[in-house]
Amino acid sequence: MTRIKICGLTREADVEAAVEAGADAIGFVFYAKSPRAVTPERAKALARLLPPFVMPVGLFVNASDAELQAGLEALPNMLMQFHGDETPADCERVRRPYLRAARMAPGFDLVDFGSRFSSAQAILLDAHVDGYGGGGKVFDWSLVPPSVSSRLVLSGGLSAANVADGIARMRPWAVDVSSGVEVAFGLKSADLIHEFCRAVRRVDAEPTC
Ligand SMILES: O=C(O)c1ccccc1N[C@@H]1O[C@H](COP(=O)(O)O)[C@@H](O)[C@H]1O
Repeated sequence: MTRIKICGLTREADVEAAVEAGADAIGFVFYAKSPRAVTPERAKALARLLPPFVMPVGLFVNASDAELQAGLEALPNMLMQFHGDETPADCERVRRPYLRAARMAPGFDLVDFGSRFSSAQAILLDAHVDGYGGGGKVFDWSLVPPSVSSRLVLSGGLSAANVADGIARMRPWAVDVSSGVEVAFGLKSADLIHEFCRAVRRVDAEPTC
């Protein structure tokens, strides 16, 4: 079964929609430059709506120690998502389970990246965009070598229209979406969240050959 993360939630109704739709993880953006950013206090309030077994994920981009600490004080049990230029040492210093984003572009060596970040729970594949991520851009999926042994989270421009193809092609551990469940930049839609989750469950139910 493909796990589902819905990222960049800022409103109670969107968290409730994601939980209702069957999301496994909810992402909170702790990156002040993002229009989807939330303060630690706001993330804490939103995370109170999560039932057991739905995991909060905190997205950071080149965060300072103080920013990391403030996020972790608000959500001590969150999974970290490092989406900037963090080194393996930066990620490990936090002493929390983490996802490391790989910014996919021609020439990027995913196998080497995966072995450098072998302490990550998974490598999250995103398109290389200005502003580090959340750009709604699909990367060239043929850049993912079949030999890659890291656990993968597929993201980057996913939507209900293309997520089944991505799953059928890469069989990732999880998929992650932000822009593809929005009606305008930063504005989530409950209908699109449900549609996305249904598309994932539909392809999961299909026999694999
Ligand atoms: O959402 C953001 O604003 C963001 C900012 C900086 C880094 C990452 C960000 N979002 C993450 O990017 C990927 C892909 O998002 P999209 O579906 O293409 O919009 C996803 O992991 C978001 O969580």
